[in-house]
Amino acid sequence: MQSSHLLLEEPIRMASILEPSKASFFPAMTKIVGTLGPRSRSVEVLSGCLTAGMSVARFDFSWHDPEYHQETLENLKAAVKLTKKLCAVMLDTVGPELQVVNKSEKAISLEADATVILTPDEGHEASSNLLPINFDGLSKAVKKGDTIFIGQYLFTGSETTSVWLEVSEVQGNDVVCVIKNTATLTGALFTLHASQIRIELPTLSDKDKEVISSWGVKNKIDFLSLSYTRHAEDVRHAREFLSKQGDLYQTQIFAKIENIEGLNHFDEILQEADGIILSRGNLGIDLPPEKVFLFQKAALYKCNVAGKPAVVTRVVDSMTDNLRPTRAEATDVANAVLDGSDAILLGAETLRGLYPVETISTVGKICAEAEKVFNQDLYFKKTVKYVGEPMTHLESIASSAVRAAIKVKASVIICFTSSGRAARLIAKYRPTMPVLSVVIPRLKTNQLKWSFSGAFEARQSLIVRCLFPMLADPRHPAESTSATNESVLKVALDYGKASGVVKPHDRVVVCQKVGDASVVKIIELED
Ligand SMILES: Nc1ncnc2c1ncn2[C@@H]1O[C@H](COP(=O)(O)OP(=O)(O)O)[C@@H](O)[C@H]1O
Ligand SMILES: C=C(OP(=O)(O)O)C(=O)O
Ligand SMILES: [K+]
Ligand SMILES: [Mg+2]
Repeated sequence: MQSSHLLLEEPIRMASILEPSKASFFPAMTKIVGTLGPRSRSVEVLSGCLTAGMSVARFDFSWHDPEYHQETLENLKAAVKLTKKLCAVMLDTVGPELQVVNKSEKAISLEADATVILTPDEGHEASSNLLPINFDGLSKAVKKGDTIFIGQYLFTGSETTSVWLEVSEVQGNDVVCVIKNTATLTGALFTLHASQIRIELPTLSDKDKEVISSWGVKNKIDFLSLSYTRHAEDVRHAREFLSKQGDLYQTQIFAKIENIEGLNHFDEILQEADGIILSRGNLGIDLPPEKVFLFQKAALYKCNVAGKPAVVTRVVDSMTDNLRPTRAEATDVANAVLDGSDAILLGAETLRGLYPVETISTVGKICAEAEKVFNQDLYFKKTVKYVGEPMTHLESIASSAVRAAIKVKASVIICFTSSGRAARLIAKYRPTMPVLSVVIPRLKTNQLKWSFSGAFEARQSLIVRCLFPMLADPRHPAESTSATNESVLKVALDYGKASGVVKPHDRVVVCQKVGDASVVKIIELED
């Protein structure tokens, strides 16, 4: 793969752009998170999504009830069995999200320049003149001239399915707005974003807590996507809550940065969170358009050097209704990869779009092309310099493994890991080849029962760029002796061969512990 590496910093022979890319065993090293909903919940479509490259399924509790999501999840499990592709589960909270409830589900037409009233009285029917909302504090939070967006997943105000409003007056608990674009809202529920306004509601709502402790615990969620994270304290609070929910002390928290407040506290939030979601849907309308790219580049840089996975959202909105993305969207996906993102999150495209499978496949192909021109050399040097000296032993081993793999043109790096830490550190250095992270289960006890660790760690690497997990047989003891190491390595190599990533005479770099010493070894395969 790296043999045909082009460098964007040097002139590229134009005709080479047209050369088709070699097929590889996986769609891309950048991961794809798909939001599941009406258009992506049958075993058939879900199998298509997995085969096309989705490795994390997001269940957004802003929409539908736990029973609905459970049905989808059961179908996902069936699809995982059928396709033999792993998939992690992400629960996305509602948080302090404002919603317009349209009980009758009648389409609501809104005309540009007309007025519409937002009222906290949910007893009212939604209409062209009146939109009931789930929050009684909006009139106290906004003032004349403020901007409000309403839509169903998409709300740029440029589609005819979402609307952009300007506050003209506050009347008691009601907010009177001028409609800026003609739109038709359809569906039972729309979300509302008031630009640059603090909404005095907790980040983890009571409903979220209830859903986490029932649906979340039952399904051992791998990731909590914490909507509207505004402070590091929000993450600490969610962590504290998870720690008391059965197995969920192992759940990773991905903080969604969706507004100015989250942006202002980004550094502290990054320290507390396991990963970051750059929620460009909401943040994109909180920020002036000319600043959006700067946030993206700055945030991805910070996540990369911290070695924490970063997820970029809202990339191919137009694919919700079309088979091809716009040029701007296609370029945007590639740029997210070049900027360093680990994963791309699809929202409306997979949830209610007409082409969920094609969208995943198109985005995967764009990511794979961008990975080929990612300047790994420059990135590596930058990262080493940022870390400084002395490096921790483990980081030094991890970065050396990546460097060795590139120098000997290895086809794959195999990393033994229990906590997942070593594999994440290797991914931090963005190798140009896939990393098979062989997760060795550890026997653990909570004084009530004995169980094996490893399943969470393996699935959690499904959101990290370059990592492809494999859970070793629990009969392999976690204490590494050379005999067990050799047998696990053989299993990993067999797996690599079976999936086509390792071929005869390839070189493979292995990162493991032998006795007390962490070692990087280069092996040359025979046949
Ligand atoms: N069961 C194992 N057998 C061999 N080497 C291992 C094993 N588990 C981890 N390693 C190696 O030990 C080092 C520390 O890895 P890490 O994932 O941080 O492990 P831990 O879970 O023990 O913290 C890495 O070099 C890793 O490849
Ligand atoms: C992904 C986002 O949020 P949600 O889909 O939960 O509204 C976003 O704002 O980009
Ligand atoms: K949500
Ligand atoms: Mg959002």
